[in-house]
Amino acid sequence: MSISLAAFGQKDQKDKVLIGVIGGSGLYHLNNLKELKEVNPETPWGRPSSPIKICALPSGTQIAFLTRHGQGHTIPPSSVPFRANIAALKSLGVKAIIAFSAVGSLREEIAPGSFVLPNQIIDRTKGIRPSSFFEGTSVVAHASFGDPFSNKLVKWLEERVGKVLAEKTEGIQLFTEKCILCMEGPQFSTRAESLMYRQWGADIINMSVLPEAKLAREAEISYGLICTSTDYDAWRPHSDTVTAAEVIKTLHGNAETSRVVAATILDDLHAAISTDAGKALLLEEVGSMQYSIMPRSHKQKGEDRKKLGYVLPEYFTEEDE
Ligand SMILES: CSC[C@H]1O[C@H](OP(=O)(O)O)[C@H](O)[C@@H]1O
Ligand SMILES: Nc1ncnc2[nH]cnc12
Repeated sequence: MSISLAAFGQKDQKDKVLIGVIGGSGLYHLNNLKELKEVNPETPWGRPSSPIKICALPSGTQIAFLTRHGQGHTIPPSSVPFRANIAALKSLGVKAIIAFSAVGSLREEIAPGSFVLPNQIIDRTKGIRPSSFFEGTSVVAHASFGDPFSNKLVKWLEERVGKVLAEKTEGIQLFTEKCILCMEGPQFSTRAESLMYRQWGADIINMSVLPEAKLAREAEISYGLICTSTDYDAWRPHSDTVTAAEVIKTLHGNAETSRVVAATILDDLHAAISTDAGKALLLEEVGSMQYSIMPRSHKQKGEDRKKLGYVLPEYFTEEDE
């Protein structure tokens, strides 16, 4: 006898899009999942990098997939519409984002092809990327960012991603608790910079984790980054420095593995965050902006509060008007 999920009141939960996946360089689709439809929300910060694909996991659970640099990789890191991307995902109901990124390695042991789950970030962007939903409004907020990734989600991922790599690949290694440095680009680093970043304690380098992680935090969305290493940047004294061609060589294989990882772990993640215990554990950002927003004053403009209501409806409601 087949029992419908609706009979258990679960249909709604299954049809909700709770997980967003952001694909980085090389990861432009999840074609191992069934694509159901595309949506392209117009947010107060414009439209996302590309239409968002709503895909079904093997169980039928829906997730949202967004490619960071656009289909055809037409958007450089400094011009990614990060605010529109995070706002669009939030508008779909997304509570947790698993983002993928192609990174350079600043450590010998993190060989190209390795996976890395960072837990810290050093910011070397140049202040030219809008990095807060509150920027340009009359409302001020200071989100906590000491732990820039969602620690419990990252711990949860460590176990699952490690298992997938061990069971489904020929020995691809996973490195955890690493520090990622985000540079502005689009040019790669000089040898001197690459050596300096190693001294600072950075283990890997990319151009796109910021402000993505900051905006996810402001939107109270749990955020974890799965990195795939493509090159050794510019710090090795007897090696050539990184080129785009070198990065592109490893992108394809890394993207294939990333698709397997996504298809294997996301059903479990959806199931986990659909329970009260899982919510408490994995959605630790919910409610975190409550004490980050400066108290309401008559100087805050109604139109700004309405705009912020798109991404934080919990704090900026219609009744505000
Ligand atoms: C193509 S090399 C530099 C480019 O690759 C990384 O992109 P993503 O993080 O979106 O995978 C890096 O951050 C740069 O944007
Ligand atoms: N060496 C590098 N520097 C910055 N971003 C990267 N993405 C991939 N490799 C990179």
